[in-house]
Amino acid sequence: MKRISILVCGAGAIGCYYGSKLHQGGAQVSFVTPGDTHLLQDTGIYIESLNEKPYHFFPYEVINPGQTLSHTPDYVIVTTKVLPHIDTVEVVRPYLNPHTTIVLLQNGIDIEHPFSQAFPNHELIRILAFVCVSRQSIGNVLHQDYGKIAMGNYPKGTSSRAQQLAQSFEKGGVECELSDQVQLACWKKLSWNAAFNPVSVLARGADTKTMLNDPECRQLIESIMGEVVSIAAHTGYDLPSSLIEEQLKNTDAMVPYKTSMLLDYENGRPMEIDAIVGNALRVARRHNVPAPRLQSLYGLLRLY
Ligand SMILES: NC(=O)C1=CN([C@@H]2O[C@H](COP(=O)(O)OP(=O)(O)OC[C@H]3O[C@@H](n4cnc5c(N)ncnc54)[C@H](OP(=O)(O)O)[C@@H]3O)[C@@H](O)[C@H]2O)C=CC1
Ligand SMILES: CC(C)(CO)C(=O)C(=O)O
Repeated sequence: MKRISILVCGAGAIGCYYGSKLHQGGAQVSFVTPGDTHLLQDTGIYIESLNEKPYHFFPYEVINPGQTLSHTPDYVIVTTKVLPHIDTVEVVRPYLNPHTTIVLLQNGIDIEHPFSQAFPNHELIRILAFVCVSRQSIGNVLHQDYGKIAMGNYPKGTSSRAQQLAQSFEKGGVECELSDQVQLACWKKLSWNAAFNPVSVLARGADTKTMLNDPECRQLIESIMGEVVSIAAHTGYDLPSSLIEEQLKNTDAMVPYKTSMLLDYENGRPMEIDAIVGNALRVARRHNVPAPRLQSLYGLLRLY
C-alpha cells in the first residue's frame, strides 16, 4: 500500500509531536516552517516524554513557506497558533492539489471559515488535541502528559479520508476518537480553554491547581464554562449538563498545569485571544446570548 504523505504546517510543539506519531504510524511526514529548515532536516526532531521513551525522527522534507515541495501531499495539517498575523491559507495554498485534504489541528472556535472560503472544494478536517507539549528549542519537544485526539470533518461527518488519517494516528500510538459532530467536540474543548487559558494569564501566572483551589476563582471558571455551554446550545450544539462538573473533576486530577496561553504570555509570544475568547463572544453576540464574563476577559486580554 502507498504510504500516505503529510505536510505539517508549523514545526512547533504540536506539529513536531503529532508529526512524529504519524511518522511512527508509517506516514511520510514533511514540514513547512519559517524556521531553520537545515537544522530540522539535518538533526531531525527529538521528542522527550515524561511517560514514554525519548525518540528521534528525520522528516522526509523541510521547506520554508513558498519553497517548492518535491511532491503533493495527501494531507496538509495546520499546527500553527491561530493568530491574526499568520496567514496559513496562503502558506498552504501552493501545496494543494484537488485531492489534498486540509486538516486544522489547533485550538479555538470558528477558525475554519478562512479555509472553507478559500478552498470550497477541498475536504476539511478538524482535530482537537488533549495533550500537554511544549517546544524547548527548534526540533526539541517535551511531552508532559496525555495525547488523545478527537477528529471529524468540518462541518460534520467522518469521510474515508478522515478514517484513513485516524488509522495512521492510531498506528503511531495516538488514541483517536472519530466524531460525526466535530463542532460539538470543539465547543466542549473551548469550554475548558475559554475559562482556564485567559484566567491563568489574568491571575498573574496561575496554574490549574492554583485556580481551582481558590473557591472564588473556581466559581469564576465554572461560570465562564457555563457561558460557553449556553452559547454552544444557542448554535445547536447541546453539551451534556454534567460537562462542567466533569471538566472540573478531571482538571483537579491533573498535575498542576500552565495553559498554552500562559506559556505564550510568559514567553512574550502573542496569545490566541480571538480564537479562544473573541470568536466565542462574536458568536454569542450574533445569537443574542449574554456572555458578560467572556466580554470582560476579552476586553482585558486585548490590552495585554
Ligand atoms: N502545546 C499544547 O500542549 C497544545 C496546543 N494546542 C493548540 O495547538 C496549536 C499549536 O500550538 P503549539 O504547537 O503549542 O504552538 P507553537 O508556538 O509551539 O508552534 C507553532 C509553530 O507555528 C510556526 N509558524 C508560525 N508562522 C508560521 C507560518 N507562516 N508558516 C508555518 N509555520 C508557522 C511557528 O514557527 P516559529 O517558531 O518560527 O514562529 C511555530 O513553530 C495552537 O492552536 C494551540 O492552542 C492544543 C492543545 C495542546
Ligand atoms: C487543555 C490543554 C491544556 C491541553 O489539551 C490546552 O488546550 C491548552 O493549554 O491550551
